[in-house]
Amino acid sequence: MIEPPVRSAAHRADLDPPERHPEAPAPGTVLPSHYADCVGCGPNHPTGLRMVTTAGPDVTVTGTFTVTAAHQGAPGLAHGGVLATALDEVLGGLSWLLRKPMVTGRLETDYIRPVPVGTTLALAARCVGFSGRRMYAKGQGRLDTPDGPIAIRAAAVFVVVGVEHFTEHGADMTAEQVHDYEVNP
Ligand SMILES: CCCCCCCC(=O)SCCNC(=O)CCNC(=O)[C@H](O)C(C)(C)COP(=O)(O)OP(=O)(O)OC[C@H]1O[C@@H](n2cnc3c(N)ncnc32)[C@H](O)[C@@H]1OP(=O)(O)O
Repeated sequence: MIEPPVRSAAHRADLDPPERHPEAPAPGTVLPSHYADCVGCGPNHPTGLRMVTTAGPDVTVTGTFTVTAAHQGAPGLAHGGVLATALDEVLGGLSWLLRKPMVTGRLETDYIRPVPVGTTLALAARCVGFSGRRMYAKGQGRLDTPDGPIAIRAAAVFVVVGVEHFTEHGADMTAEQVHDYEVNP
C-alpha cells in the first residue's frame, strides 16, 4: 500500500517572521550556483536547467528558466516534474538570504497554464516564516515576463539541517567534494 503524504506546506498564522541575514547578498545580486553539478543551477550539469537566480528585497529571490526541447513531457510542452524542479531551485535560493542550510521537506505545486517549449519562466520565491526548523515559503512562475500570466504556483516547507546532513548522506562524498559543495550559503 502506498501511504499518502502526512504533512502540508500550507503556512499557518503563527509563524515567526523571516529575517534577512545581515550578510545576505544585496538585492540585485546574482546568486552563485551552490553546486556545480546541481541539476537546477549547476554549470557543469550536462542536461541541467542552468537556472540563474537573483537576490530580491526582504527574503525573496527571483529566477529564470528557459524551457527547451530537453524539458518536454508532452509534445512541445514542459514536463510537470521539471517545472517543480525549477520552483524547488528558486525556493531553495532563499537559503542564501537566510544563511541557513536547508533541504526541501515538502513541495506542493499547482499547474495553472501549460508551459510551451521556448517559454522563459519568470520565477519568484518568498519566505513566509519559520516554525522551529521548518521554513515556509511560496513561489510562482509567470510566462515570459515578471507580469505575464501565472503558469505555476508552489507552497513549500524546507527543513534547516546541519552540514553533516550532506557529509553523512551524500553518496561517495569525498572531503574535497564537501569542501567544493556550498552547503551553507
Ligand atoms: C541554493 C540551494 C537550492 C537547493 C534547491 C534544491 C533543494 C533540494 O532538492 S533538497 C533535496 C530533497 N530533500 C531531501 O532530500 C530531504 C530528505 N528528508 C530528510 O533528510 C529528513 O526527512 C529531514 C532532514 C527533512 C527531516 O529530518 P530530521 O532532521 O530528522 O528532522 P525531524 O525531527 O524529522 O523534523 C524536524 C521538523 O521538520 C518537520 N518536517 C520534517 N520533514 C518534513 C516534511 N517532509 N514536511 C514538512 N515538515 C517536515 C518536522 O515535523 C519537525 O517539525 P517540529 O520540530 O515542529 O516537530
